[in-house]
Amino acid sequence: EIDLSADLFGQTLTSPLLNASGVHCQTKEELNDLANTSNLGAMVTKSATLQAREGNPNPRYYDLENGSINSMGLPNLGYDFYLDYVLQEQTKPTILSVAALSAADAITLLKDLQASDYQGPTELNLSCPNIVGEPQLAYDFEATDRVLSEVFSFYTKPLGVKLPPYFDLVHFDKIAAVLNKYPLTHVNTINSIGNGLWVDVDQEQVVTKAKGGFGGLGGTMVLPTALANVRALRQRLNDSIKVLGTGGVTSGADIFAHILCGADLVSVGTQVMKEGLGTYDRLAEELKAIMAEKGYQSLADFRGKLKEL
Ligand SMILES: O=C1NC(=O)NC(C(=O)O)N1
Repeated sequence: EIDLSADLFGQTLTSPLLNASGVHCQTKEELNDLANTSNLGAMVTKSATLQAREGNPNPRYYDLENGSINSMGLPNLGYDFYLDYVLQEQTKPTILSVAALSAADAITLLKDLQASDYQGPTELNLSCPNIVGEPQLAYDFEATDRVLSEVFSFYTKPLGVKLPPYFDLVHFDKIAAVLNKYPLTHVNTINSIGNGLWVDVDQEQVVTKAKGGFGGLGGTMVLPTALANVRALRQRLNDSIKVLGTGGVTSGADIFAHILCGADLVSVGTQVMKEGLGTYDRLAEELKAIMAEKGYQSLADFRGKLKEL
């Protein structure tokens, strides 16, 4: 029998699949839907900021033939709501995603979290590309080092980071050198490819409102970048740091590829926006069929075993 089980920081999941933060995870209804979704092994909340946020003006999400572009702007119900959810409501293993518009806010939020009763996994989003006037922090290696140094001077609970995609092998070396200094549970790679632009030729205009139409790219078009980031970070990070692969998954073969590149777990976003939560059942079946065809019993049989020529 094919075994899709995977480990989430000590919890055994029946499936290695998660939702990509931001997709179907902002409201209590959406989070409850995820909790009731078969073949979704674990779930991630929408990145929470200290104060609730409206986010950017609509239109802010646009479906493309080969993926998606979004400029949501971190709309969320606020950190207190999601902390209450993970403490009181969660019924499925859940990663609390948090974000901040400044290093100071990140410290404030994580100090509160450290003092709270929450003992579960948290993911610090260092890579939102859609806050007007704000950079993706993790593109600044020194700033990332400073923030993590301060965070880990007091934070003792499970903590990982959500990274933007890198496109230069030296950048993989640099971010890995920073991350390997800290007792991180995981990295989640990739966030959307920031500041893409789509043009509606008929209307001769952009398709999202904020930032003149510049937005984060997701979906099948980002799969090669996602696979490269999973592989490069797996090759460079300490074994103690897990890799959650995100980006470009539309099929079981894509999940197989992420795991072959070293992913411990795999999250799916844009395809769920297109196909709904039933995507997870289809992807699990497709992955099992590929494993059966190849004679693999478990994910460990092929995880990280991508061959070079
Ligand atoms: O980290 C994020 N990545 C995205 O692609 N979009 C959201 C957002 O804009 O809220 N945040």
